[in-house]
Amino acid sequence: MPKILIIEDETAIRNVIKNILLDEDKSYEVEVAEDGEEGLKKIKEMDFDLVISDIKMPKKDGVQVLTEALDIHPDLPFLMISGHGDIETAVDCIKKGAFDYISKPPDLNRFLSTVRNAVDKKKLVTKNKELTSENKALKRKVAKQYEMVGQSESLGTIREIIDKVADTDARVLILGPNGSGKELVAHHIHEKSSRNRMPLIEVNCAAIPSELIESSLFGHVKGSFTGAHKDSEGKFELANGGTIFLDEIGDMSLPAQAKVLRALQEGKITRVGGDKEIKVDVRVIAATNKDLRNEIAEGRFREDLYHRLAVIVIEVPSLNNRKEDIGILVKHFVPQIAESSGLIEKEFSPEAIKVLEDYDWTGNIRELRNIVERLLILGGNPVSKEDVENFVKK
Ligand SMILES: Nc1ncnc2c1ncn2[C@@H]1O[C@H](COP(=O)(O)OP(=O)(O)OP(=O)(O)O)[C@@H](O)[C@H]1O
Repeated sequence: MPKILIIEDETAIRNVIKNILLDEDKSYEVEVAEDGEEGLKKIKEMDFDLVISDIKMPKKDGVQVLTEALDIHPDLPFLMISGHGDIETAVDCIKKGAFDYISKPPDLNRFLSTVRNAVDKKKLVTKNKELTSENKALKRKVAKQYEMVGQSESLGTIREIIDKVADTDARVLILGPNGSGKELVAHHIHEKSSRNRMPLIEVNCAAIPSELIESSLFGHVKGSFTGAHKDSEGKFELANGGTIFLDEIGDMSLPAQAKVLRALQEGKITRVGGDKEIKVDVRVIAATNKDLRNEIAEGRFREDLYHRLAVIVIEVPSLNNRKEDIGILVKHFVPQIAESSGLIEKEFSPEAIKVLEDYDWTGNIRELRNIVERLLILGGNPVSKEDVENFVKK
């Protein structure tokens, strides 16, 4: 319900404007003020979507009201009413931030359309602000989710490499066992790069059947195979300007590797069934838990592709090789899991942490996170050594 304030010292004009507005739209809620001082008081007390203000008025003139009001509500639209002789002042008001002005006597059509535009603009500005703050909150949440926690030396080295490579376009190959944090590293590289306004597109190469991988990566044109009902963009095109993360690259079939190699060599892709070459500007980060040297020796991975991908190699160590991070990781996961699963936060006793440090973490950090969740559900508060021994069977 748009709320409009009319500040006008002439009773007749004030009433005419009020009636015009109410006739135009029953949802308008109209307040009036007889002079600038009363108007400003109302602006301080209430939220308006539009102020329609005369310029020449007793006590405080329209210019003063505008200036003081915009100090408090910079987005509040002002529609100035100018009489003979103050057109220049009206123009000056626009420079000072007024939305528009109309001359007395107002032309009905122009007046109403200006009011509608001003109210719509206010709505858009408010919506935009809401979206911006929602977006910021979401970004904070996502950033929290992708926080990289740990004080081990190896993690320190990884952080240093990330800082050095992030803002280059160098391809990065991330190696490490399952659940050790390779995807997290890829996110950090993308987020710290100037490509971060564009998407990071993730492709799990192991999860896509080999007959679909080409169309998934490079797209297809309508009719190129059964089921291709319309033209479709592939992941490389979707990542244009941003980063593509080829996870589990060691599981990609040899024919698919050949196509990826061509895309990397030429910076161009062709959709399946198409003949047009499409230029793409994509930074490539790949990851695998496989020993690629061994895969090459066994003939399952192309050496030329390896060299294209492995400009920078980041090796993420297993959790067993950085057990000093376990306590910090547990502290980090407790509030995160409590919030997402609706559980209460619990402390872990130092003895409980000690037992966790003695375990063999074959599933790495992902496994630790699951165990923390299990202990938040099943353990006491604080989570004790016995809880760990009872609920974490190795
Ligand atoms: N240093 C860290 N700090 C906080 N959380 C981490 C850290 N490393 C990994 N994690 C978390 O552990 C889980 C597994 O990490 P991630 O998915 O990055 O591992 P991965 O090596 O890519 O696994 P996979 O090889 O199975 O794809 C995720 O929930 C991730 O957020």
